[in-house]
Amino acid sequence: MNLAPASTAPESVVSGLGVEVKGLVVRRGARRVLDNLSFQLAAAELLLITGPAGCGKSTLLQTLAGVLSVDAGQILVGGRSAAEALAAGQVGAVFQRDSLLPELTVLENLLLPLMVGRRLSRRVAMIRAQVLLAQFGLVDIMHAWPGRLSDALRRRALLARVMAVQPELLLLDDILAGLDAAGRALIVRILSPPTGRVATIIATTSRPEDFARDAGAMLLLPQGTAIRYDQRGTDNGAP
Ligand SMILES: Nc1ncnc2c1ncn2[C@@H]1O[C@H](COP(=O)(O)OP(=O)(O)OP(=O)(O)O)[C@@H](O)[C@H]1O
Repeated sequence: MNLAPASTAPESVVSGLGVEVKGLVVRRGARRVLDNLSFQLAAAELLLITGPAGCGKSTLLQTLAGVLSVDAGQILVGGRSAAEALAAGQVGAVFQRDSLLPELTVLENLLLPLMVGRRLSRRVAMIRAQVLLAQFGLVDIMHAWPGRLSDALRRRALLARVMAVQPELLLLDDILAGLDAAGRALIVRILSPPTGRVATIIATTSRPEDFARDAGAMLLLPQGTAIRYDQRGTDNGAP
């Protein structure tokens, strides 16, 4: 197995994309789930989206990912539409029902997006996968089948898989759900490394307190309305 250091791999410098949402309206069935929502996010910032079940957190992430169309308003990701950013490979997402491929080991789950998605050779993909396994503390379980891992380890491996392709905007739907305190703390540390974040992150959570120290901004989506709060909890204005 090739254990060459990460510096031998061709790495592009990524620092995240700014996101701008203006007057966003998204209906699901008869309901206007997102109702004239506007916010801005700087590159490499972490935005937390929170609110009660059914308020539209996943809807917002799916819309930002470019997989759900908008009924009104505009989303700009690094100056492009959400769908263009997705097509350009700049957006990575982990949704609530996403899972590792059960018939592949953790290592193979990381190699797949690098070789198929990014078209890297197996040798280069292996180098990058080794770096990720070390960063995410997964070296000891790289040959394990996902079904044999704890939820916390599976979430870590899911994050490693999506971050393998170096998305500049990372969308995480309830990534801390079902984890114990140690698992949550670990994932928060991975998302806010001391060396600085290399992607813009928008994460939904029902436990904002786990992230709050690291979040640049928090967006509260009460039922039927959208209000932006900044870091200090100040109301920046309802639509
Ligand atoms: N495919 C769909 N078709 C119609 N309505 C939907 C669909 N998906 C979600 N909804 C409705 O849209 C609203 C927002 O759902 P969404 O999943 O975005 O909320 P959420 O805040 O992420 O909830 P949770 O915290 O439970 O995941 C809910 O009323 C939900 O029932």
